[in-house]
Amino acid sequence: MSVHKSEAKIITTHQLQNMKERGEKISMLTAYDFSMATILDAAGVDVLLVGDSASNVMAGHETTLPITLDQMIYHAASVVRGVKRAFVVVDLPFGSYQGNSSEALRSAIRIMKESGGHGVKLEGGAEIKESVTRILSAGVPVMGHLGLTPQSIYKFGTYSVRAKEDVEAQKLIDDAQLLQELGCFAIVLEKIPSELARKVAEKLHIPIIGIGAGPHVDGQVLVVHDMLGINKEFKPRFLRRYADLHTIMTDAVSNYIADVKSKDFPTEKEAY
Ligand SMILES: Nc1nc(=O)c2c([nH]1)NC[C@@H]1CN(c3ccc(C(=O)N[C@@H](CCC(=O)O)C(=O)O)cc3)CN21
Ligand SMILES: CC(C)C(=O)C(=O)O
Ligand SMILES: [Mg+2]
Repeated sequence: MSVHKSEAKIITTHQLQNMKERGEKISMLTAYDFSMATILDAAGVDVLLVGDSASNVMAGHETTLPITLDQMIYHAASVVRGVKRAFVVVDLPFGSYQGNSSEALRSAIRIMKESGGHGVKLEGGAEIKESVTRILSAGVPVMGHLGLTPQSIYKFGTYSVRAKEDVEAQKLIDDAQLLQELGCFAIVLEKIPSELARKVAEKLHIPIIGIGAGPHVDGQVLVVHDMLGINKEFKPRFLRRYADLHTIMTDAVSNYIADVKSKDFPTEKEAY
């Protein structure tokens, strides 16, 4: 018997840990809305990320910097309503956690309370140690994010491969180790050399999820609009397109327009 309206069947961080130990790869995709979340959850994706890439994909901004905590909560609450099984991780947006652990804790708690998400993701290592610690102390699962961290794009100036040099690679390894010691349940590694990602995944016991980090990690994440081919412009080497929805949607909409213009739609059967 449960006091909740449905049995709790959401994947746990403990199960994700077990998947790494068994060698079963973790599948993760972004989602920003209810309809998409419903489809991805029913298809069996293990983790849904309400990414701050919503800033680009949903709102049309150039970077992830403009999206607000309120907007992230709106997207996350919509995703949570579509989920029966997937673990929902929500990105803390730029400006909601950096350099102020009290604000970080407040932001994470707002996300948990107001969206019903299951955990949060923060970009960075040693610089955000206090924030990660305080959020974890509140019992909120934290996913780390190292390598290409888009919220600090203006510090680097490009979206090129990260940690190609030894010094940067060693800092990434140290940061990953630190995030594990603090108690993070998983880490995303974005756009780094395959061999470095392998080293981190072998060294750490928590799951390592890659995007442009090669095959030797414990799971993969992609932006769903990219892998479905809704976006046409974004085509980095790490992206595999599993559908060409841009063409499918354009054809469907063109057919609809033609049918409206030609008065083929609606027919009497489609009327009352
Ligand atoms: N649609 C979308 N997909 C993403 O994967 C994504 C976002 N948006 N927004 C937030 C971040 C930004 N990300 C990025 C952005 C650019 C590259 C990239 O490889 N860009 C260029 C290369 C640029 C360079 O080498 O300087 C490319 O080849 O497309 C990768 C990940 C990942 N995230
Ligand atoms: C690319 C993934 C890891 C992300 O952080 C996002 O979609 O915002
Ligand atoms: Mg993000």
